[in-house]
Amino acid sequence: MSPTNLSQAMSPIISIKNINKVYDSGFQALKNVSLDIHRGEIIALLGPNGAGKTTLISIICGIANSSSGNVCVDGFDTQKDYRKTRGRIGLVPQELTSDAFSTVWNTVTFSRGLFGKSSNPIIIEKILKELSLWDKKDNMMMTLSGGMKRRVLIAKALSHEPEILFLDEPTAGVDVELRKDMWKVINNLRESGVTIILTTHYIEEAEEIADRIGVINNGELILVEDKATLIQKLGKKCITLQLQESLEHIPSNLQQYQLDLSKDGLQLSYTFSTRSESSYKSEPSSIATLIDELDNNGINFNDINTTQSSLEEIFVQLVKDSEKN
Ligand SMILES: Nc1ncnc2c1ncn2[C@@H]1O[C@H](COP(=O)(O)OP(=O)(O)OP(=O)(O)O)[C@@H](O)[C@H]1O
Repeated sequence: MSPTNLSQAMSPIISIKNINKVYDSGFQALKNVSLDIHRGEIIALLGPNGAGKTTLISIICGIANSSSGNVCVDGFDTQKDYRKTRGRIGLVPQELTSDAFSTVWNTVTFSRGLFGKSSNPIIIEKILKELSLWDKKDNMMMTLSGGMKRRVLIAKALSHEPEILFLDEPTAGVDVELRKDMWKVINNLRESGVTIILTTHYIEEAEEIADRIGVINNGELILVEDKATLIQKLGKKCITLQLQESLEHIPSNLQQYQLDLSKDGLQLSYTFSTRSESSYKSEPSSIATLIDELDNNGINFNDINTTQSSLEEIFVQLVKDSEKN
């Protein structure tokens, strides 16, 4: 790779700097948002209704203007070089707008033409095959199931061969099986080198497919973090011991531990943080010490089970904390 290509590969594909958006009503929907999106990653934007996710996506796509700040896509400014930046982006909207009487093939081919790209049946065939739509290519849109229509929306967004794909709530209202199917489609796209930005209300979706998570609340990007680091940094672990005999109360010499006893006295839970600055005891050695101390107190257990807080619990806490500040 030449030094120029190398620096291009290393530079963010989208660079968002100090974006503010004040609507004509005077409402500030985005507050000083800055974010770099790396080539080839899947980043999920999470946030409650009205947080500002769609506003941010619209600004990145150049569909809406920001009040201040700027966005560069592949080095080009989205406002000054709109055609260049928009051509690099595919946008999959939330709503299932369908060209009812058009065939799948014609719908996708037409979308490519909208970007001024010459017709290319080989590309359209490749996209339809990748999205398992090939056998439906001659079907009219109105005859497709909701899930298939969603795939066509993705095919349309990919028809002009964009490097970046925005998916706004890609699996809203679809059943579990189809959701998992869509995750596979999204992962395959990433493997083919497409950078993916998705918004979702399903935390489980972000947990399953994203490399990084951004959390937006009240127009502010309150956190951007590698998914694994986020769970590691903010998560708590809980060890539950199934006791051999019911315990009436937690012995006073074990007060230093964050222990909870179940009502029937048969389950003892120990919650600790995976981050070091927490008020909970965090050293792994404390678990060994706790087990020794339980033994000294004549408390025996016959099973042990460990759980880690989910991204959902972390997300709810983050939004709550940001409301307080
Ligand atoms: N044209 C507009 N004029 C005034 N306010 C607007 C306009 N469009 C959006 N808003 C407000 O800006 C805020 C952010 O809206 P946005 O659609 O970006 O949120 P969102 O995070 O995408 O929400 P959802 O998850 O419900 O799709 C909301 O409070 C919304 O009411």
